[in-house]
Amino acid sequence: MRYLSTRDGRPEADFTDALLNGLAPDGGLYVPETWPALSAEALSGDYGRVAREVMGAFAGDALSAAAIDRAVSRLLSGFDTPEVTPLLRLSDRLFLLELHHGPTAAFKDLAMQVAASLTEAALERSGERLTLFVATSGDTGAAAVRAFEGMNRVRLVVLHPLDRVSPIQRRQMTTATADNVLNLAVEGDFDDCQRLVKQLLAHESLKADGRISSVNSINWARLAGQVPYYVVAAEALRRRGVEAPATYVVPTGNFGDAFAGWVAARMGAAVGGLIAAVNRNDALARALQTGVYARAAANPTMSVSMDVQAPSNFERLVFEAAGRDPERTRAVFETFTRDGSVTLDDDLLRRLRDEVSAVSVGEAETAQEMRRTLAETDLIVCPHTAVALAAARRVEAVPVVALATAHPAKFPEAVKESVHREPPPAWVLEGLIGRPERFTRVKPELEAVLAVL
Ligand SMILES: N[C@@H](CCOP(=O)(O)O)C(=O)O
Repeated sequence: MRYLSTRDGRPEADFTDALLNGLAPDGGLYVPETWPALSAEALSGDYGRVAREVMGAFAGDALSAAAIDRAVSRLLSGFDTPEVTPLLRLSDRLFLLELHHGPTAAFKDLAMQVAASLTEAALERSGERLTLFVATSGDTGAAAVRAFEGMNRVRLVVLHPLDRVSPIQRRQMTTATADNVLNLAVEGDFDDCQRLVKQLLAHESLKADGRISSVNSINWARLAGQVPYYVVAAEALRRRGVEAPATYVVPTGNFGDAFAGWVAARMGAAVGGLIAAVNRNDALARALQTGVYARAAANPTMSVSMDVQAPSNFERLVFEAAGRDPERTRAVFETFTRDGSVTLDDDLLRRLRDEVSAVSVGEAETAQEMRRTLAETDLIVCPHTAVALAAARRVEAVPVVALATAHPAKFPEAVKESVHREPPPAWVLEGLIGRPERFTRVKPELEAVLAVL
């Protein structure tokens, strides 16, 4: 399998290049040259079967089957349920896909555990060391710390926005004791952190010092690892006699999760539609409604992990909707980076709308949804999941699957404020309070980050 950049049509990379570069050299995002089709066995298989085939197809001959096996086994051993991603029925038409049964209680574990194991395999083979940067609005950083801490060949640098992640999310990152983890608290928002990661990846003298990459979902391996749960959910629905392909409502920040659903459909999974559910950080929803993709300052919300105004993976969708035209894609994102705003042409906008729609949910509606879900189903959900459930209630699709992306225990303050109850405990979060924290506060400027590095 070869990979090309969304800003350059030439298939010049293999899976390990995409994995160890993170971002393509021209600033574009890697995408596979073709979309592989899953076998009938995988489409009806369990999580391990699906994950092996998905990752094997994307790795091609760049990594051994044994390396893929090890990565998937590592993933499965960290989950507290054999189903890995259980599907709950909330009503006749509405289902909830729980993705938070892993070691950091968020969906990020599903891809991060695999990506870490594959990174280790690739580095062992090449004999290299790697500095990995990751920007986080809460969940990705915690998953990355858990997956990469103590890994010999990797130095992990995590950038989170100061005071804009939940206290539990922060502690998941900052209580790490491994020497290979550096936490930076950036005086800005998630979009600042992500901009800094992209600037670091493009920095010539850093690149000259050694390999650098990112484990944000700009990294193809991260995105690929999020495909299997759509395949498994589609089969779980079929086994329950639900034949119509479901519409998936995805709590959306960086748009990686929603794009993984798009990929799952391309690979043969029964996905009837995709709805990106966003909070009041709604640049994506406004782009799809008005045709103007415009940056805005992030508004703090209780669904902190979705406080993103410049979702990186939108570029992959634009590339596909533009007929895989790298020139058109480059023009859109260079304009957006330069001017902070770009107008999508009518043809592109129509094609984007054919692929995905977006619904924006405000704070009051999110809190109301948490109360409604508790009253109707006895479930306490996290604010991100509530955004998806509220969006799912606004659409008429049947069946509809909302993704439960994080455990409510990661957000006790928001839960208590909304439903006046404590969230149920999550054993993976026990013992965080009271442990010493380590992080360095930095200005949202490249020079400031370089000085700390
Ligand atoms: N919502 C994320 C932001 C980073 O997204 P990713 O898709 O790059 O992992 C978070 O919780 O950090």
